[in-house]
Amino acid sequence: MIRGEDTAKAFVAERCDTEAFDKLERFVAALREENSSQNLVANPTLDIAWQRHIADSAQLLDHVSHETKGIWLDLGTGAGLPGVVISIMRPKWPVVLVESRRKRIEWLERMRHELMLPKCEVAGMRLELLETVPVAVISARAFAPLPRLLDLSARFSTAKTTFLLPKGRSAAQELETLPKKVQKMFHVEQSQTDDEAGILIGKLAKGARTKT
Ligand SMILES: C[S@@+](CC[C@H](N)C(=O)[O-])C[C@H]1O[C@@H](n2cnc3c(N)ncnc32)[C@H](O)[C@@H]1O
Repeated sequence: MIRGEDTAKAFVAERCDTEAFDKLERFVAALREENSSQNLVANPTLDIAWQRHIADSAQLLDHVSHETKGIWLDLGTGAGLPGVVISIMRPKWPVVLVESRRKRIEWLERMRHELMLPKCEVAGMRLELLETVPVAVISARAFAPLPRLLDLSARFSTAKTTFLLPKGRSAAQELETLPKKVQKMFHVEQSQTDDEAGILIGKLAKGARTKT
């Protein structure tokens, strides 16, 4: 379990090169500054930003093969979590950040530009309006309750798409709200940053009904 900022930084450093690590430091500094003009993350979490946000996002990479090809779609990226962190750590992967709020879109565009993330794209619109394309990974942190999340995102998934859904302390409970058949397509992985939190991981079979 990751406890404290030094451990969180070491965890992240093991998973990326020094150039990416430097960019993550710049991202954290910019996030601290931007948070005084828009509420991107809860203020108290800025003191533990590496554990609460950066390592929390970076841990998703442990559940995806290095050889992954195709788009990583991050729903409701907001502050840049996990999408910007993933794009910094895997700059060759195409990462699409979906965000609908104007100020957050501007923030994400600024980070994409300042941190030089050529394969990162900001889809500044509601997810409902995004053109359907098959993707390799779908992530969503604090985006929507699970049934709605799957309902909105199923059209981007194929039988090979991996869903990575950090769900905090409600992971197991949320899973139970899905039809039994769909529940079996996911499992709860222990979060490495919070011993009471879980990450829902799975693949949605073609034609699966996500509503009970
Ligand atoms: C609670 S925030 C979480 C942000 C970030 N993922 C994090 O963990 O800090 C949810 C974000 O999803 C965005 N959002 C909500 N519904 C959306 C939709 N239908 N399409 C695109 N973005 C949406 C909101 O604007 C907000 O920035």
